[in-house]
Amino acid sequence: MAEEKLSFQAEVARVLDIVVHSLYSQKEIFLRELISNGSDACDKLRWQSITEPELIADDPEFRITLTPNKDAKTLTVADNGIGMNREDLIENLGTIARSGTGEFLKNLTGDSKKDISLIGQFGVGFYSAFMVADTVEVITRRAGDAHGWRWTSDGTGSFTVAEHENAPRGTTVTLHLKDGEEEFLEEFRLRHVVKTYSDHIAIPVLLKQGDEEPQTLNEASALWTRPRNEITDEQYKEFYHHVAHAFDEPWLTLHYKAEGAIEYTGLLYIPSQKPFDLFQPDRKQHVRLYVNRVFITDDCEGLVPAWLRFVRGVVDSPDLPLNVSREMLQHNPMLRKIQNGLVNKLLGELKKKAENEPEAYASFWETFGAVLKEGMYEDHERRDKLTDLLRFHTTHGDGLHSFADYASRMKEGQKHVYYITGDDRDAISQSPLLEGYRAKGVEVLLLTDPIDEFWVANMPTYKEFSLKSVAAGGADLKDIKKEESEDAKDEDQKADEAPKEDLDGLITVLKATLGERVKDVRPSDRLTESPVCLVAEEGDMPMHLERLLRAHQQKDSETPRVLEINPGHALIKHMAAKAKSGPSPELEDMGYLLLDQARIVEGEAPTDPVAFGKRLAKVMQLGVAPAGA
Ligand SMILES: Nc1ncnc2c1ncn2[C@@H]1O[C@H](COP(=O)(O)OP(=O)(O)OP(=O)(O)O)[C@@H](O)[C@H]1O
Repeated sequence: MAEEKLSFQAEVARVLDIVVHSLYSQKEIFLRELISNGSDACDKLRWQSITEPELIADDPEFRITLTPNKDAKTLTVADNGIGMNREDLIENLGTIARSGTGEFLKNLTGDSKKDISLIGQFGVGFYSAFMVADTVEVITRRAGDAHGWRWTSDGTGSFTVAEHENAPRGTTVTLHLKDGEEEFLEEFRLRHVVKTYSDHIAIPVLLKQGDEEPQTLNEASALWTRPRNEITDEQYKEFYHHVAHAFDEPWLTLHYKAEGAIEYTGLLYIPSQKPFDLFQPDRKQHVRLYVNRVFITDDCEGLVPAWLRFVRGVVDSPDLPLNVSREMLQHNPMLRKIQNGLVNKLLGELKKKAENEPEAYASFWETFGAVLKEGMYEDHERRDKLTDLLRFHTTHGDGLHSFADYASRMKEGQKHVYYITGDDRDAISQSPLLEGYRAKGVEVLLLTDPIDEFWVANMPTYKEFSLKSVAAGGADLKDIKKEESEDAKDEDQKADEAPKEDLDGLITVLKATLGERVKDVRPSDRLTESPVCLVAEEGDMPMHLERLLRAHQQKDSETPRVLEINPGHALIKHMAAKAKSGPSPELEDMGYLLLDQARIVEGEAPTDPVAFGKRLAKVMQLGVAPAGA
């Protein structure tokens, strides 16, 4: 087949450009990326060869070979792994099929410092070769295929693909080094880079120079199989970078061997930075599964639950069958046991961190708390353990607080754990809905992750206290005891409220005016400063949840809410006095404005923005008009 010239997908061209320009200070990572790809390719073939041994019969020893050629100024990275056919080549080295790429690109700022950390989360892979090479050639043959393929590109928008005679099994990547990158032809440099980044991948990395016998550069000992006391922090970190395709420091490294009903070794990491695809809808887990050092899959659904999908690393068990399909594996009861063990171990470690190193735990929480909370909704069995790990921002000052902290500060007579939900912490912490709670010194949890609406609805109680939204039903503040001095104030306030009959009159007018736009109008005991607020009737969908669903086009109608009015507010008192003479156009305008004001504070638009504008102008005009005008 003649050589074809194809264009990179637009996203690839952008990633290439960014990688080449912003990662240059760490350019040697290209070698780690290519070695990692070679190692993955060997892992894949090793697994496939269990059922199809003929695939590797002619060359059973997996390896990655680096060949520098000073005359040609090329560095070759060759593996004898699974290889690629024509479709694989075009798909893998011409597009970026990973979900979330578009999102990732949108987040890039053009400021290379910030972008480096984002790229680190994204994983640059193969394209990093263009940092040091002006042309890259890939010769590859898929195990079992008769024909090989040649791919070339200078990394500027297009690549070529052509059939290639006599390609060896696996993939050979030849980098035509740019001027000034000759250091990557030197033995000491290659040795150093391999030692630093790829010492403990399970496949040997060889250096082949001229006619000399190849030398092995790495330990090639599958790090997780070695005793913990023989492994340094640096080695753990290097291995994390390899398995996670990450650049950050691991926040937690957990290496242990489980023995008993099922035997397995886990080398697990929690990153310190959010991986770029953390909130992709597929919620894929990323721990790699090995059976006796044979890589099985990095996409094993039942291994780690979705709410721990930020965990990276390796699990290796001799107790799992080698020769089953990945799909069958997912239903294997042993796998379920491993999952149980992993989850318990991870939760145990998180608990220790939370108790002994609260500051470090807080940084974990800010990064992954929103994901861990999904477990509160999905894993009922573990809800109690997870409950102790939850942290919140609350109205009780800065920092993060646990349920136990909250409980220790509850007021006499308080029967609920109160919370408010919304998108933005600053906005909800100023919500009028909190006024009455603040006045009585009652703490309220400020919940701003979308998942919060779901788990709180699923968690009826913390100890004997039920969870209650401050935006739903009555405020239940009457039973909570105030500080002594506050009691007197309370009495004063009562005396200062609109008389009951006047208030009833106003409520009648407001109900008649607003009709079905509201579910009810009633006096509030939760407001101290604002004239009005909206709350959900007990049992109705929470207002913030409804907004979330509407934003995702999962709901189109709006549930009418209860308008609460503050009998102690001057505006309400004047309106109540005016209502004694029955309905009037001014009172009706004000009624609409009150509802719209409450909606705006909630983050909603006025019911009818044009009418809102007109009414507001009219009322403002009254305020500035000379007396008698
Ligand atoms: N040496 C190789 N042998 C076989 N397939 C390869 C090889 N190198 C790359 N590939 C294929 O190309 C794909 C893209 O590689 P690339 O390194 O860009 O990303 P990745 O390894 O999937 O992820 P990451 O960006 O996290 O490294 C790989 O997923 C793999 O399918």
